[in-house]
Amino acid sequence: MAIAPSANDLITRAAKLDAEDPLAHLRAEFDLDPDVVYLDGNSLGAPPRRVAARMDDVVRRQWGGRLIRSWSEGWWTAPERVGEKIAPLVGAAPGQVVVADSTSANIFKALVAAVRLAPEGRREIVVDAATFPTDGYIAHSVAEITGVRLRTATVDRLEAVLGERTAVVLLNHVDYRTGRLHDMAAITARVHAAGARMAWDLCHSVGVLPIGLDALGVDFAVGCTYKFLNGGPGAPAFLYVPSALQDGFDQPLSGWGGHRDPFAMDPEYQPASGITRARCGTPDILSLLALEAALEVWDGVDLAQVRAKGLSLTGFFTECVDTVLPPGTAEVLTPRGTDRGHQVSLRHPRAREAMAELIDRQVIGDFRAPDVLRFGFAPLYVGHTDAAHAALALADVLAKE
Ligand SMILES: Cc1ncc(COP(=O)(O)O)c(C=O)c1O
Ligand SMILES: Nc1c(O)cccc1C(=O)C[C@H](N)C(=O)O
Repeated sequence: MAIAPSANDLITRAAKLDAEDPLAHLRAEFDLDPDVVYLDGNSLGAPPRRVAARMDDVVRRQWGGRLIRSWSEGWWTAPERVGEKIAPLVGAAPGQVVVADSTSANIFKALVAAVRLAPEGRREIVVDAATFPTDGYIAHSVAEITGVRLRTATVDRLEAVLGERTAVVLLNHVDYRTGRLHDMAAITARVHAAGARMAWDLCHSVGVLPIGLDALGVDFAVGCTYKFLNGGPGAPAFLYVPSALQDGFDQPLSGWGGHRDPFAMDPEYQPASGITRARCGTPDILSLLALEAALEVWDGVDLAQVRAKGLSLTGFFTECVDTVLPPGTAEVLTPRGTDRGHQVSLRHPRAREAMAELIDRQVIGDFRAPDVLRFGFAPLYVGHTDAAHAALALADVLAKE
């Protein structure tokens, strides 16, 4: 590919930005093919190197050597212990985050509990019209099962549906398609002013920026751990319930994992105190302990630096796209202000074919129907040079389309 002078400038600038990057050393923590530009960590994070060694220990020594004894040697309590490692990433004091089940299952628990907690008369669930589908599907089921009404609205028009009948509002902190970041503080305050509970889906924002769940008085939060937290495919999700709500948290998946004394084999369900009551069945130990190892990468990492680098990467990539793509080739859907997560989404009529071609060239992003190219920038292992190369490859691919 012939490199235009402007492209050379971008590559030089990228190298300079990478040389000044205070987080650059963290890339060595990840097992990544140096020939691949990996920009899909917003869907599946890359594996931290230490995970493979931990899995070897878990399988050979803990499972193989200790066998059933491992349940009382740290396995049974792993959901709460791993929750404590996520707590600082979401601004939660200890005892309020548990790692268990999928995001979808945790949304179900939180929404049913929210409806049960709501005062009489509050018989509506509100969900973002542009939500990631699973949130909408689960909200629909919860409405059906509990006999409440489901309402949808765009985040900018929440006022139209928010009122004295609202029990709970469920929103995605970062829109998975456009990458827009919603103002958690302002929206939570607005929902509370209407007398309703606020539930946030943090799938695309945890590990992206500092989040203050406790400080903002958020009522419930869920998130997955296989994106920016690098827990691995299908790693269990987390659920946040603040201490003040835990006694009243009447969640519907009353499995023995959430029982006060699971090994008493009590015929009657009695919920555990604290966040443990948000558990359901047997923890998924292999995935959970892979996640525990992956989270160690975050020890000592300053989330403000992560955020600054993510904004720099996404801003720089957008600038590269503006520079190397002929005007009007692709529409940038992601906000250019700081109201964005760590992805850049571009709209192009042949997005599907273009992404397939990029992946063939070892530049891995993803495609979301019908016409969106998504590029995710995980600051722990992506650099500005990756961003420049991806934009140049994209220009080349689209020139041939
Ligand atoms: C916003 C959001 N919520 C939920 C999910 C997924 O939920 P689950 O972990 O249940 O597959 C995703 C991605 O898959 C997502 O982007
Ligand atoms: N969870 C996923 C999966 O099991 C397979 C493929 C992709 C995913 C994703 O996480 C998709 C992602 N939430 C998205 O924003 O599109």
